[in-house]
Amino acid sequence: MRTVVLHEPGQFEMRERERPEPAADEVLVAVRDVGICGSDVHYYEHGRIGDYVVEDPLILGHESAGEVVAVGENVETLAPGARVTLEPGVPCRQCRHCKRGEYHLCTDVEFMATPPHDGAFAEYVSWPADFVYELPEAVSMREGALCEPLSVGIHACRRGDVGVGDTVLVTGAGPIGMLAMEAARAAGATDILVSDVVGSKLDRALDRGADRVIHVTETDLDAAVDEYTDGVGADVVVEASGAEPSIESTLDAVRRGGTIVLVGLADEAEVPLDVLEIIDNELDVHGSFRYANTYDAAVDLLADGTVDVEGIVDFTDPLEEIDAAFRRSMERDTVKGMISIR
Ligand SMILES: NC(=O)c1ccc[n+]([C@@H]2O[C@H](COP(=O)([O-])OP(=O)(O)OC[C@H]3O[C@@H](n4cnc5c(N)ncnc54)[C@H](O)[C@@H]3O)[C@@H](O)[C@H]2O)c1
Ligand SMILES: C[C@@H](O)[C@H](N)C(=O)O
Repeated sequence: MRTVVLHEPGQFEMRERERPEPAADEVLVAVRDVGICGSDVHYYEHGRIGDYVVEDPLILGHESAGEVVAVGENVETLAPGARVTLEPGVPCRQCRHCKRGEYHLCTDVEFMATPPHDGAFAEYVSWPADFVYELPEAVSMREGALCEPLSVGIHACRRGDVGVGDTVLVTGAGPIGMLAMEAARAAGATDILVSDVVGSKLDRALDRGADRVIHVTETDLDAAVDEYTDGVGADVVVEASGAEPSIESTLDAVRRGGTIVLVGLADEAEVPLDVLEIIDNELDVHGSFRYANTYDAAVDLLADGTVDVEGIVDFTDPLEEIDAAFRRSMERDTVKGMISIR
């Protein structure tokens, strides 16, 4: 089968590999659409993310959808021909976290495209059937692939307990911020504010239904949120930029008694946050790490048209043009690039 491996930072190579055979509990999927995530681009540029280092040639890509072409002998839930999306993190299913249902916190999770585990920029992937979800007719393969970043947005909104009538500020209008916005609206938020430093992304957020956008290099975030909320602040802030000034600003933008959800990964592990402000204002500050139990919800939200994911896609390139696609993904204005494997 055709694959693309990252063998050195900035260098992809098309490689033929043996087509996998599905194990008893797996399905073999002919991959069709794969989103390019910021973490893929980071591995491409730097060959590592923190302690995860690309030591052997690695297949990137973890936002994927395709068609089942064969099933292992124990699989009864899926059959060849099913159009599916693949949840990329497979946990141990045995540990305390897995048993509590918070399987995203399993320390033995094998996550696609995280060294040493290969991802989905390949013609075929064999994957455990219980982490493969069938797509109804109404959901395209491209949308199916984007269940992954949508899941990050859904999980963040669940962590923030976003509810009916809430005012939510999303900081960062990249794919995660855009899809957190979709998830917040689906959860009942009536007012959604979005901040960024790139005007074109804010225009896109506005087109996609943001009630107010804030260009933080031109406008003071705190003042803009105060003006919109009559000095109260946002009920929930979903921090989806990873930019240190933005993380710091969440404390001023949230209302007293409100909730901050930290999704964006800062370059530095330590970001100064005023703990007295957190205590005095009784703020809930939650981390949000990947997701669990979101794929069924993501597929349903797409099937009934409650959320739109296709609108964040800027371009789709064939597997053979992955180099150019990654370079385009690094441009400031790009929100989401995708790879098609046909
Ligand atoms: N916690 C998780 O499970 C998880 C999962 C996926 C991604 N992430 C992280 O979430 C963040 C967002 O992911 P993404 O793929 O959308 O990244 P992205 O880089 O495409 O988007 C980040 C956006 O933040 C904007 N930004 C930069 N500085 C800002 C500021 N001061 N205020 C507001 N916006 C600012 C950028 O212009 C960009 O549009 C990244 O840090 C990523 O690593 C976390
Ligand atoms: C969750 C996923 O999208 C993220 N890039 C990660 O590797 O954790």
